[in-house]
Amino acid sequence: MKFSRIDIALMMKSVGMVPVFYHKDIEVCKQVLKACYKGGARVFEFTNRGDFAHEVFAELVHFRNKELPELALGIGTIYDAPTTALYLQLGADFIVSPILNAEMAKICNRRKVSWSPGCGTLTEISYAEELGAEVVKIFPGAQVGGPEFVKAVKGPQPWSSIMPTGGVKPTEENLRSWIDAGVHCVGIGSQLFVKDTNGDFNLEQIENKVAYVIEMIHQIRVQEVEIV
Ligand SMILES: O=C(O)C(=O)C[C@H](O)[C@H](O)COP(=O)(O)O
Repeated sequence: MKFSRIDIALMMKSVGMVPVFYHKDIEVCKQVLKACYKGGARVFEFTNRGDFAHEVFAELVHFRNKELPELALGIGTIYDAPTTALYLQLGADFIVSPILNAEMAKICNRRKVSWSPGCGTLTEISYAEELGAEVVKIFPGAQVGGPEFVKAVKGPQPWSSIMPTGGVKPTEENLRSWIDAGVHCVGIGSQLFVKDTNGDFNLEQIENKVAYVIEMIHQIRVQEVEIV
């Protein structure tokens, strides 16, 4: 299944969270991907962090195609158009970036692929939308102003769909502050991927954490509707 840019935006919204992960070992990546899927994730961002990240990603796409066809698999930590092209060729469903780069927008628009650039000011968010971004990432989310920043942006720009990534915590209190501020979804990395004392990822705990975050976001949204 190929996901359109609108599918991606809707899936991000309906699930409410995107796990963000990198590991150089493909077997670890497969297990973590599966644990997140079992926990309810339907959009997953692998990050382009190591020298051979593209090789791991290519294998992960094959694994997803065979085992988890309903999961949208995208790539983050992309800084330029050539790297965007490489990952589109490998089958990325969407592109995420810590920065805003107009050349990346052009290539994603031409291929009608979802592109979420990292922004830190209203001017950047607004420019990203002009360039065709449906969901704009704020990065690093907690440090560029946190939920208060999102609330401030949504005042003059209620149409903006914002995904904070970086420093989002999988706790009720933190998730509530982001949801109340009006985010489209959240991206969560390090805090989801717990390890055992021997250094191995604890897949059961990862699955449970993902399920907890998704359920919590849904509950908070329902409560908001009831209050309104
Ligand atoms: O480079 C990107 O495209 C990113 O998304 C950056 C990071 O992977 C996230 O910021 C994770 O942040 P934590 O949840 O604080 O671990």
